[in-house]
Amino acid sequence: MITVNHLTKRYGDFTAVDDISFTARPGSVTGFLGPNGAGKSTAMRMMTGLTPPTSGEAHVLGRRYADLPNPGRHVGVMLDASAQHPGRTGREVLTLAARTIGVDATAVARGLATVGLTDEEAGRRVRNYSLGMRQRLGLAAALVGDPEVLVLDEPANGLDPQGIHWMRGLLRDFADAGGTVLLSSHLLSEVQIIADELVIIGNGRIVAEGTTTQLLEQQGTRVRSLDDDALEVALRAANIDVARTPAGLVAQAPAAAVGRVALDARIVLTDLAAGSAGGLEELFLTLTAADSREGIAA
Ligand SMILES: Nc1ncnc2c1ncn2[C@@H]1O[C@H](COP(=O)(O)OP(=O)(O)OP(=O)(O)O)[C@@H](O)[C@H]1O
Repeated sequence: MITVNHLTKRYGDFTAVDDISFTARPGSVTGFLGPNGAGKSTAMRMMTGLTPPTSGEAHVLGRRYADLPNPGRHVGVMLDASAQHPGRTGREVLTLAARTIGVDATAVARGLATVGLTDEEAGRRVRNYSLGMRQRLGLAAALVGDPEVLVLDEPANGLDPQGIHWMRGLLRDFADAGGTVLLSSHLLSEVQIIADELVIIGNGRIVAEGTTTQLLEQQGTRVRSLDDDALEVALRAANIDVARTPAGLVAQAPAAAVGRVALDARIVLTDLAAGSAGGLEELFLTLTAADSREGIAA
C-alpha cells in the first residue's frame, strides 16, 4: 500500500503540495484527481523518491521508496510517458527497463502482449509512436518487474475511449490480484471510469476523498419515471428536496428512499442512479476552483 503522511513541498514561498495525507490500499484503484498545477505530479515524485519533501513522508509497502531494495521489482512507476528515448524502438526501451531491474527477457514479450503492442509496433522507433502507444509502452515498462504497486501519472492521457476502457480492465485485474494502484488525472470523466477511490486535490490540498460511489451519492439521486410531475409531488410530500434538471429529477436522498416513495405512489421508474448528471463534475470544479484554497472537506 501507499501511505502519505502530511506530505508538503515548498518552492520558495510557493507551496506546491500542502500537508496531504491519504492511503492507497491493495485491491483498489485510487484516483488522484485535480486540475492542472494542483500538485499531483509533485506529490507522486515525492512518493517515488524523485523529489525530496519539505516535510512529511510517503511510504510504499511500509518503507520510503528510496529504502526499497530494487524498487522496480515492487513499484511500477510511469511519471512521464513522453520521456522515453525517441530514437529507440519500443522493444529496446522495454528490454533496457527489464535489464535495469534484473528481470529476464521473457518479461519483455509478456509486457508488450499485456499492453497490446504488436511485434511490428514494438519494432518502431518511439519518436513515431502516437501518444496512446507511448502510454501503453510506459505502462509496459512500469509492469515489467511484476510489481505490487503502480504509481501512474496521467496514464489515460492520449488514450481514446476504447483505450481508457482497456486500461480500466488492466488496472482492475491488477488490483483484483491484490495490487495497489495510484493514478492521477485532471479529467474526472477518465478517473471516474477507472478508479474505485478518489482523492481530490486543489491548490496543493486535499479537498475531498472517498469512494467514487460515496462522492456520487453525496450528489443526490437522479431519477426518471413515467410521471415525473407526480413523482416530484410525492418526493416533496416525503420531505425530500428535489430539483428538475435536463437529465431528470435530482432528489436529495439515497436511491432506496427515492425508490420507496415511487413504489408507494405507484409510479413506474425508468431510471434511478446515484449522483446527478454532472454532479461529480460540479463537485470537482467547485472543490478545485482556483480561489477555493481552504477547500471543503467531504
Ligand atoms: N521544480 C519546481 N519549481 C517551482 N515550482 C514548481 C516546481 N515543480 C512544480 N512546481 C509548481 O508546483 C505546482 C504543482 O505542479 P504539479 O506539476 O505537481 O501539478 P499537477 O497537478 O501535476 O499538474 P498537471 O495536471 O498540469 O500535470 C505548479 O504550480 C508548478 O508550477
